[in-house]
Amino acid sequence: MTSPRLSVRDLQVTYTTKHDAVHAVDRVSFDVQNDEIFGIVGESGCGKSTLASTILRLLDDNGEITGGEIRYGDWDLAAMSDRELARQIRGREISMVFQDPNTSLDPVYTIGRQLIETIRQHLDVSKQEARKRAIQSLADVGIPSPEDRLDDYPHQFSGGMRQRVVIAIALSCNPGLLIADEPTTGLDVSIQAQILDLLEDINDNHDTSVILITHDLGVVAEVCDRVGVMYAGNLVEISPVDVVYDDPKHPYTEDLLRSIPETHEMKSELTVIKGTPPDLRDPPSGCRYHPRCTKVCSDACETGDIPQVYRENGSTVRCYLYDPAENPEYEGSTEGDGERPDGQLEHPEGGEQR
Ligand SMILES: Nc1ncnc2c1ncn2[C@@H]1O[C@H](COP(=O)(O)OP(=O)(O)OP(=O)(O)O)[C@@H](O)[C@H]1O
Repeated sequence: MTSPRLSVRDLQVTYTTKHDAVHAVDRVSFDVQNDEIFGIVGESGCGKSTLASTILRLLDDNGEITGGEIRYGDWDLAAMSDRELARQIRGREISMVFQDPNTSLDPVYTIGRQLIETIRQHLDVSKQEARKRAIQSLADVGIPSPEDRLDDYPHQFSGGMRQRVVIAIALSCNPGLLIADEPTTGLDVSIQAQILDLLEDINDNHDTSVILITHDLGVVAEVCDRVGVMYAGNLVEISPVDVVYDDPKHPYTEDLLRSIPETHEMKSELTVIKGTPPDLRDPPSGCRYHPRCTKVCSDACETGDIPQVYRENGSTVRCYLYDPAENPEYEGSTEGDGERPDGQLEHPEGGEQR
């Protein structure tokens, strides 16, 4: 059985502010398989970007990993020195693409120079070879006449093309994992679709797994294989995409789907989720969704420590509804109790239960 490309276990991230600690990511566990596009969704402020930045340890200065592991190959990214991470991982094994391409491109250098420098920083190749690779990377992301465009500056590209250039830089060293944080937000719909097609193409043809952070469940439906749903710093559900829309398990996933018109395939009426996500300086006890949840089934929802996850028909869910001890109406899953934190469903690995 092949190991996952990335394994995150019990990850905790805290920001320290003048007066408080913000628990932005709390005991999050998931795997990303080879060649998979794994989506992460959730309302604003639920910790998606923090989670993405933590994988490459690009957190703001006041952010800190306070627990857990991030396994990539033989490395634990959570424990590596920053120097080692910069040398071995960033831009070489794992690359990141952000929402605004302008934050990733330097306006004063040609994109050729930026591409070639990235390549030579990570790979031991001649300038000529790096130039060849740069042209190929631009061609791979669909930039017409790539050789001619090497000498252009970022402002000479449209917004969608700039994002393609950023993706070309991210791909130039053939990373095993690409993390894309809201890469299409702000682009018009047709360009959005092209960038999503590009991510699929990269995933299919470059042996690159993708983590796609988005608040848009329509985007997830279009390109992801599995999705992790984040709420208030917790990953509350991990499901295959073809399951989650028909049969969401966590009440938050269900409510989220009901509140989004374009992906709403359920028969019930469109509703807004009441209330707002909690202040992560002082999150609710028990399940963090319990104050907004319409399916509270036990006192444990309000007070229990809820590290367990339950498996049910292809999904992994962190909710007492699926715990026979807390919800007598629950008749149990055909998949057994499966207290596996990784959400891995199609190729369950052994020996990782806790
Ligand atoms: N540097 C920081 N210092 C303190 N708190 C922070 C910092 N960065 C983020 N946070 C807090 O961490 C929590 C998670 O934020 P994060 O940006 O990761 O969420 P998100 O789901 O990506 O939101 P969005 O979709 O709006 O980008 C929020 O409560 C946010 O206010």
